[in-house]
Amino acid sequence: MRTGVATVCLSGTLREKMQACAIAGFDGIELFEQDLITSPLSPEDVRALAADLGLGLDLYQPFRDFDSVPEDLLRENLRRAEAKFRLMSRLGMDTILVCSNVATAQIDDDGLRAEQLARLARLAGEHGVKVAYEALAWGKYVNDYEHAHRLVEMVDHPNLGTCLDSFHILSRDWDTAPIEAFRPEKIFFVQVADAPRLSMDVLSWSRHHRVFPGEGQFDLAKFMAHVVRAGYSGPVSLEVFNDVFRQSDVDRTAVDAMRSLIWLEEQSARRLTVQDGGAPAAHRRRHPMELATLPRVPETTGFDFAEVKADDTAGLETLLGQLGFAFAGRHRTKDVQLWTLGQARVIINEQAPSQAEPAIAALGFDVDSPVLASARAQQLKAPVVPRTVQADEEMFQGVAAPDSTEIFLCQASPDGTAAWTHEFGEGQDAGPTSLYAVIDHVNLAQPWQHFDEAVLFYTSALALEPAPFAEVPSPTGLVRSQVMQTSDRAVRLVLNLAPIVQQGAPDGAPGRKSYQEHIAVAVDDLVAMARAAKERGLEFLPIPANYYEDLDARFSLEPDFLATLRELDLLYDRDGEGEFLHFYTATVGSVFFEVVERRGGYDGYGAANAPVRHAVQYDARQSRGVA
Ligand SMILES: O=C(O)c1ccc(O)c(O)c1
Ligand SMILES: [Mg+2]
Repeated sequence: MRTGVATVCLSGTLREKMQACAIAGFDGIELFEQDLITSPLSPEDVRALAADLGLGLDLYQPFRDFDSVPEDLLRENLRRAEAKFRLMSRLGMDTILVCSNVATAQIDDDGLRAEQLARLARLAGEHGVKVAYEALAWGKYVNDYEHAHRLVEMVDHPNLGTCLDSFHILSRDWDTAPIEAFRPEKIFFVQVADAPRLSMDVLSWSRHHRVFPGEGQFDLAKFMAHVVRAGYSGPVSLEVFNDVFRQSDVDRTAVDAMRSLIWLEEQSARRLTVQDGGAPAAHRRRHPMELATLPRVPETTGFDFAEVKADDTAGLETLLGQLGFAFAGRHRTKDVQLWTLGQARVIINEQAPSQAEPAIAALGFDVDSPVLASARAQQLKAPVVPRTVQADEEMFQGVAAPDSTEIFLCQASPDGTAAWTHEFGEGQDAGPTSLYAVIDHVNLAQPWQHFDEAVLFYTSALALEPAPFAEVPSPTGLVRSQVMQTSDRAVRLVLNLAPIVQQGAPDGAPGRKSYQEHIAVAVDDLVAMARAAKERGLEFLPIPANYYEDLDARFSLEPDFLATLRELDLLYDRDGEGEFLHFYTATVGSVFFEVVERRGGYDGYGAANAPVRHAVQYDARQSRGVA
């Protein structure tokens, strides 16, 4: 698959954008006119720079408001087009995108439109240019891709073809199946963009909220399968208008963009293999577009461990001890402690003094094959995390997530134990081994400029499924909260938008987190666990009395049960599937713990309780600040 990206997706100057695209590994780019007009580079300079970088200049765009106009305006539009064709010759470019008329269309007549597009095609032919006609979702008369394609077929000129843009097609819920019947020589260009499902006017949605494939809710693999079956084999190019990407680090966004195409290519190949049958390579014989695959890995089967880095570990050790975790020893060669509760393993890492205050630094995931899972993540452009190992120590395969959390891919075992724990020396008696306790979920706060990137990272590299995101009110804003999980819920990761007031510098110091994150442990008798923790002196997050009044009004609870919840600062939720009990600890550094009990088939996170937690933690931070 030939990969491309439009310069409009990225921040910076044209030169910076082109360099970032080359470093990220794109085959070509769409040159946005604005980027050229505002550049000190001459067309010849751009052509030479592209050649030096090994980047194709695959599409010049956009050319607006051409068709459906009276004759005098058409002549003017042809003159304007010819100027662009001459410019393209200096750039060494041969394809221009012409979008359907929005602003100046006056005559709604397909016969006239076809005649006007035919005149444009003839003129383009004289200049060796190909015109890719695109139906904008908000075009005045032409806003449906099949309509645009009918016009292309009516004209039937070798210099006129269709540009298919997934956003304009999927935002309008058009059926994508008819694409398969298009003649491949009439499809000149394919643009892909994903988007969250939003209810707003389609122009604003398109100009501000497009995201890279895998970061939104469109079924792009389905769209691509139709395109591939049609016999198209040209560029598949990202055209993502997004307010955040346009102001984020250009190199990083280009890599995020590339990751989305690598993933989409794999998903498309998989869709074709499943639907058309045969071996993964079978579609290559049938369709001209070659689709690369990735190492295929099954879902992760659980959390292997969570690691907290800290200089001063006293507070953390006290907290874990009060929760009932046992100190299970120090590592033979590293400044690392292991604490366990049932199968929940927490590592305290004292090695890296970059993080003075305790913060979540790494997560281990159980996988079938750490080598394959790591190869997949690396092919998806995840940076490798170096980890020194001694002979006879477990070799961890690690990659860095977008927020710099280190993700380790660990060998799963049938009974949920971890082989590496023998590298730790003598610890305390861990108590009854029958105790049920596992890491239920981990909540990571994401800086605003990396949120979509994180969703794609966990989707593509770890095969976690994003659930529709929720919005949780808090004193520092409406917090976007995105659950990513495996189909059996063995792994649940919750991404929360980090409050901007806590984020510090725009891109933060690497490896430093200043916002709160937490590790949640599931047990089977939360009330008993909370009582024991309280006796050991655990500081619970104090829950306001108003909360319990509201809880009683909503659920009409047994008075004794309600009294217990109130006494122990427990939170409660219930739905059609079951019940949920949970509590939070006070925060140490930027980490706190949650303990949960899921009863019946309850699958949520106590969403109604999240605003209470945010407000109480905010209060605690404010009073610490005052003190
Ligand atoms: O928003 C626009 O105007 C616009 C321009 C060119 C495109 O290819 C497109 O998809 C949208
Ligand atoms: Mg487009």
